[in-house]
Amino acid sequence: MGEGSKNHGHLAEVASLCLLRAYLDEPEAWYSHHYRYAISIMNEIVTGTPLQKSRTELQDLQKVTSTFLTSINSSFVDFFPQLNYLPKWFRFWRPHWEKMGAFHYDIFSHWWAEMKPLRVLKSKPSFIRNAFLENYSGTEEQAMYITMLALTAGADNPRMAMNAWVMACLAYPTTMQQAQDELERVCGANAHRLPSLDDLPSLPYMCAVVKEVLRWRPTVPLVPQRVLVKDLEFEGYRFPAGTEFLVNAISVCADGYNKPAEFHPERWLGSEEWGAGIEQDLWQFAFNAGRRSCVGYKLAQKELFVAFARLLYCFDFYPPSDFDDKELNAFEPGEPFPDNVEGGVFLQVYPPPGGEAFRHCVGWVRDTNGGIELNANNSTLAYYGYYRLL
Ligand code: HEM
Repeated sequence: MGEGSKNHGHLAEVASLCLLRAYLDEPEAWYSHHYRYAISIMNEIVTGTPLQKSRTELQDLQKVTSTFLTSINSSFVDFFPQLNYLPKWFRFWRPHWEKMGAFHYDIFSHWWAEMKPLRVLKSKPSFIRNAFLENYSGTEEQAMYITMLALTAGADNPRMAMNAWVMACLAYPTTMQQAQDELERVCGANAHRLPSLDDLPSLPYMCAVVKEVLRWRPTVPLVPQRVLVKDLEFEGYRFPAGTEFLVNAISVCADGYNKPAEFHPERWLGSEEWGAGIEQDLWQFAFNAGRRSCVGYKLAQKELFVAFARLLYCFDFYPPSDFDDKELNAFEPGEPFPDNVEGGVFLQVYPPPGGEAFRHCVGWVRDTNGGIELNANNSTLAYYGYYRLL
């Protein structure tokens, strides 16, 4: 992803300050803060500039991703591609897909308009500058699609993982209490300082929480198919060239785990009870495996670590009513747990009792990082201009 990604840990730490403030100011919109967090990190990597987008603009972009993902294999034409050779007037399904394509194009063009001037040598190093400055032989439109796909690929999965983590916080309070205890042992019991990536080696339980969230609710349930280029014999079965394989991440992330439906970070820490440690040092299958597996797997786990550790250090999470932890609306930009009970379940986020200490904590980070503005009195109006990476 270019030079911007080398600095990814720092970007995540800075973006997390805005995440904390957003949780404090607008707890009811907690899920939309997740997307802003993830995309502001990716935006900085891709463009080298801070994110300056309104909530509506972010929701539109998220809608592009969700309509794209939910459209895969949703039309009979995907299974009978010969239908595409029928006369255009006969293809009654086209207007629907043309409308969607036009919507995606409009949103991408809107973002691209601000990005494309960054393809000059004097810009800050970024994915755009590195990929399209020299020796680029594609079209302008292709550059736009490549850039926007990089941006969205790296933002939506972390957003979904963060929503799943909140679900885990509600469903497994005792487990999260253990993670909070660990955070307090390392960073102080009264919001002395925020956890950071430097603390990673001292926070094994928190790291295990990240791994377990990705295993418990894999965000890419069916990984894009692979096609055999030559015949294969495997464990007594013969597969001819051309066979397509689809990885079912839900099943791979459950097989071999004790009580796979339950959330137990201990499995990643060598616990006999929850998996005998066999998972340790094994690949995290939520990112799939092989040459085309997720390129952002390290960045993703770091940014999730920062977000989970800091949120958990500063907030407690409570569901106002009963809920079903399997009902997670992954794709819509709105509240992700709306279908649980009639009337919807809305999460209540409470800062821990030492609220003043928390404010002090955020202030402490401002001082040490220098130049990061976190105005305690910012109003909702100032919100959009304010939540950016400085
Ligand atoms: C929770 C976070 C994430 C999860 C669960 C996730 C998962 C995945 C999965 C399952 C794939 C498909 C791999 C395959 O086909 O074998 C993928 C592809 C990809 N991911 Fe991620 N991802 C995450 C975060 C990120 C981030 C932060 C970035 C960017 C820095 C990123 C960039 C990409 C790219 C570029 C591809 C396409 C790779 C290729 O086709 O060669 N992902 N991701």
